[in-house]
Amino acid sequence: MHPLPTPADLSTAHSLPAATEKAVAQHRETVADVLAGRDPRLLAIVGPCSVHDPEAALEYADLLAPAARRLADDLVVVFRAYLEKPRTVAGWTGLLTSPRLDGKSDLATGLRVGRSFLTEAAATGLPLAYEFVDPALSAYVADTVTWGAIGARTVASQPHRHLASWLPMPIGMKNCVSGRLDTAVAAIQAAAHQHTLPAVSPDGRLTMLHSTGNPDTHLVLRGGPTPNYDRASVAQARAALAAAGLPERIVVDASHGNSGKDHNRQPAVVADVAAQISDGDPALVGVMIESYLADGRQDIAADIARRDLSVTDACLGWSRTEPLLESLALAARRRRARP
Ligand SMILES: O=C[C@H](O)[C@H](O)COP(=O)(O)O
Ligand SMILES: C=C(OP(=O)(O)O)C(=O)O
Repeated sequence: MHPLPTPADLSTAHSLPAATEKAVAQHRETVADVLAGRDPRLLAIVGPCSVHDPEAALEYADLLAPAARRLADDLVVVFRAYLEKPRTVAGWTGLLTSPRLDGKSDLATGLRVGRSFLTEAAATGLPLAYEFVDPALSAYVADTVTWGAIGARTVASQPHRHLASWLPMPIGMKNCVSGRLDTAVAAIQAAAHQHTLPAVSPDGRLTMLHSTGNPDTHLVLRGGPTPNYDRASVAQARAALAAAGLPERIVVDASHGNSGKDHNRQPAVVADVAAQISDGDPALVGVMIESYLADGRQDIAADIARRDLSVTDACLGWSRTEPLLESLALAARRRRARP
């Protein structure tokens, strides 16, 4: 047994400045406004599949932030700052748990390095996206996060649904790896309810929480064995949400099952979704792109990895990402201009 620092220890050592805390609260409201249709812009959740080199990921954020400001009339750009990775079977589980990429777990270091990264990333002014993989670790990171995801491998899990009912930010529920939508639809319903759940308190004690239910959950279409970003799939997803009495709001993930994990296919997915948005589909509230400094991916070899290349799923390089953001901004503008 190795005792870990408490969430309070780490949020004291790596605190969010008051101005950043305020900005996170504002970003959460903005995203909720986009989801509710009160803000006509489009969410663009963009960034690496995983952060393995914090300095390099901050360099990426330094490219993304000016583009986000330039396109802010049409897009709400959110930076994927993912520090935990769910694995289909086994593999590197992310910076938070295994910060040295050496196959060994070192949560004490990972929590410190990860928290430090998140506070710096939040200070760039970009809203942060984060997948909550281990509910026990959420207390260390949640205050920095604007948009959360419950992933395709955990969306059926009751602890994750209950966590989502308590987290104070909009949460995207991904369809299952199998492509099924009903589990994500049930997750959205479950997270809207009040629950009692065990959680780690700031002082590190296991505590019972009473959640009020999260009104800002929504569906993320990430494909399965076949893609589900096309018009027919989006219509089917809208119908499933409507049949469950849920608001029709959908984020499309251009990566994962929608690109067959081939980053070169992400531009075609984005082009298709941009056309649907230009044609006025109001349910399409956002798009996710896996993007990093360089194009492609690498295996971690002998604990060494290129800093600018993804060590998990292949990403689109920055130079191929910026034009996609432009095209999404244009689509949002066209939708807004429709009578
Ligand atoms: O997003 C990244 C991966 O798709 C996810 O972590 C699963 O990866 P795996 O199937 O290689 O384990
Ligand atoms: C693991 C991810 O996605 P999914 O849950 O859709 O596989 C991810 O977005 O990093």
